[in-house]
This record gives sequence, structure tokens and C-alpha cells, in this order.
Amino acid sequence: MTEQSDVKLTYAELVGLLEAIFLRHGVSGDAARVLAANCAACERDGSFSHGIFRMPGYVSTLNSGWVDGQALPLVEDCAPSFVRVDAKGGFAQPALEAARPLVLDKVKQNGIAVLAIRRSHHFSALWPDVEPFAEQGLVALSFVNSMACVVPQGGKKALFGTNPVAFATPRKGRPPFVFDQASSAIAHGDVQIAAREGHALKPGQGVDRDGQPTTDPKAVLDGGALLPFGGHKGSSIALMVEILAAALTGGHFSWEFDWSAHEGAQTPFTGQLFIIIDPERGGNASFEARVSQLCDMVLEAGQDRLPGDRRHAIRAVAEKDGIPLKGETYARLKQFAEG
Ligand SMILES: NC(=O)C1=CN([C@@H]2O[C@H](COP(=O)(O)OP(=O)(O)OC[C@H]3O[C@@H](n4cnc5c(N)ncnc54)[C@H](OP(=O)(O)O)[C@@H]3O)[C@@H](O)[C@H]2O)C=CC1
Ligand SMILES: O=C(O)C1=NCCCC1
Repeated sequence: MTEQSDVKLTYAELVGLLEAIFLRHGVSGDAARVLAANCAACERDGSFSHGIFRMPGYVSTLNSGWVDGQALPLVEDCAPSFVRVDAKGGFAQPALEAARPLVLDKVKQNGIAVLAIRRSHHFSALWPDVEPFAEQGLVALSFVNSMACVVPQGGKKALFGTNPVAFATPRKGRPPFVFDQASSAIAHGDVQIAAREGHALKPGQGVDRDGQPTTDPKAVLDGGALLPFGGHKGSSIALMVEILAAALTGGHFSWEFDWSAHEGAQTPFTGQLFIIIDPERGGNASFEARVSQLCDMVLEAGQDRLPGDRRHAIRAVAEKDGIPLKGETYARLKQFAEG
């Protein structure tokens, strides 16, 4: 038996296993289903910093009482194109699901809708939140802030979260074009993975507790911080995400919440914003063809690949052969599920 691919699960089998873990740790049926599908999709698509790697963090956070797995999101219809959700200290993805029908209705009616989620915990990749809108022919943007671990450009104090931005659009003849990127030079999850596997970071990604440049992931995690991607430009994007995901929604800034009384807590308690647009309202009947044309031109101009291509290639293999899990990882998941 090789350590690398001891077990292969179908997507449905992995969802079932993860759902059992969430249920066993106090998450409601609806939320467990949504979170399990989200996490399994990340693993299936090779988003390894936010797939099953995150399950111990979900479990320790639930055990700490920091997140409310039973929270019932409150959906508020507050303007023709504006939906607000109070996630009430629960996870962001079930809040999105609760708001989805109203958001889709508003996009249909008005061509655009903003969804502002507050008092929510987001511990995953962002692409699973936006891709389904594009699969329905809509353009979607989302922003979420996390926990203070990124110094503003030239600064000394960690203030921003790793604050990803995701964008999804339909395109003709192909799956949606989606990108999903942190505004830090590297996601916090990848720093944790580098520390676990003994890999160095790249220069320019992190600083140690004294603010000195370091490539040691452990020094970043032990009181150090990350840098924004692209210097002042990434710093401004991180700042924008704080404004959209927190100030505008009524959620916490990345530096504002205090989880110190909840040992084991790992999920940021912040907010999330979505902007969903019906491209048909632009009046260009060939919108999807134009997007496809542009994507082709980017490749023709010499870019190796487009965002999402790697995920779709990994997904295709997983759909054919199953999702590979190390034996020890599978055993740990079973233990979380069954005790
Ligand atoms: N919940 C939270 O608070 C946070 C979540 N995250 C999540 O962490 C994940 C990782 O973020 P990050 O490390 O910035 O992601 P990456 O830098 O790995 O990738 C960012 C985007 O660029 C694409 N991409 C990567 N390499 C190339 C390339 N050579 N050519 C073209 N496109 C490329 C990726 O597509 P592909 O996927 O196909 O490789 C992806 O869409 C994200 O899913 C993000 O949502 C990050 C921060 C906080
Ligand atoms: O990888 C990251 O960065 C984060 N992911 C989940 C939430 C905390 C930050």
C-alpha cells in the first residue's frame, strides 16, 4: 500500500464522510450538507489549502464554541437590488444558500444584486461561492476578509486578512472562467502546509516577528506576518476587501475580533460581499462568445494557462478515478466522523 493514494473516494462518498463529521460536531443538517459539499469540491479540484486539510480546523473551532454550527441565518430584503444576511455567528456558506433564491430573483428583476453577509465565519476557498452563479449565466464577484496576518505595504503591524477576491463569468462552449486569489503574497493555508512539509517560502512573501524578511514558514506563523502581493497594489486590494466585506456589510475587520478565549478557534469571524450581474442587461448578445474569444487571445498571446484550468484538469481526473486520500488522512477523517 503506498502512502500517497491509499484510498480513492467518489465526490459523493467524500461529501458523505465530511457531512458526518460536521453533524457529529454540532452542525445543523442544512449547514453540514453545504459545508461538506464545499470542502469536498475543494479537495476534488486540487484546492488543497482549503480541502480536507481544513477539517481538523473546523473540528477544533466547533469544539471551542467559537462558531455556531446551529445558527439560522436571517435574510433581509432591504432594497430592490440589495440583500443582507446576518449569519448570526454561523458559517458564511449556509448564509449564502439561505439568500440565494432572493438574490437570483433580484438579479432577474433588476439585472444586478448585492449580497452583504455579516457576522459570518469563512474558512474555505471562494471559487465554490461564485462558480455556480456563472454556471447559471451570471457574472459574480465576491470578497471576504479573514484574520489580521498581513502587513500593509511598508508597514510593521499585521492588519489585513489574506482577503481573497473571486470572479466568475460564463463563457461560450466552456466551463465558466473563474479566478480566486488571496491579496497576500501567499494564502495562510499554504504557509501552514509549507511549515508542515518543511518547505521554504519564496522571498517577498513573509516577515518574522521582528518585521525582518524571512522564508521560514514557521517564523511567519510564530508571530510574523505575510506581505501583500504586488506591493502597494495588493495592499490597496486588501484594504478594499476590508471595506467591502466588513465596513459595508457590518462584519468585523480582520483585526477586530478576539478569539483568544476559544482555544482551538481558527475560523475568522468577519463578513462577505457578493456582486451578481446579469450580463444580458449589457445588451451584447455575444457576451459569452466575447469572453471565450478573450480567453483564447490570452493563451495565444503566450500565457501558459488560464485560472481555473488546473482545477478543471484535476477535477476531470478525480471524476474518472476518484479523489485520492492518504490512508492516514482517511483514517483521521473516519475517526472524526465516528469517534
Ligand atoms: N476564506 C478565506 O478567508 C481565505 C481563502 N483563501 C483561499 O485560498 C485559495 C488560494 O489562494 P491563492 O494562494 O491566492 O491562490 P493561487 O495563487 O494558487 O491562485 C490564484 C488564482 O490564480 C490562478 N493561477 C495560479 N497559477 C496560475 C498560472 N500559472 N497561470 C494562470 N493562472 C494561475 C489560480 O487558478 P487555479 O486554481 O486553476 O490554479 C487561481 O484562480 C483561494 O481559493 C482563496 O479563496 C485565501 C485567503 C483567505
Ligand atoms: O488561507 C488563508 O489565508 C485562510 N483561509 C481560511 C480562512 C483564514 C485564512
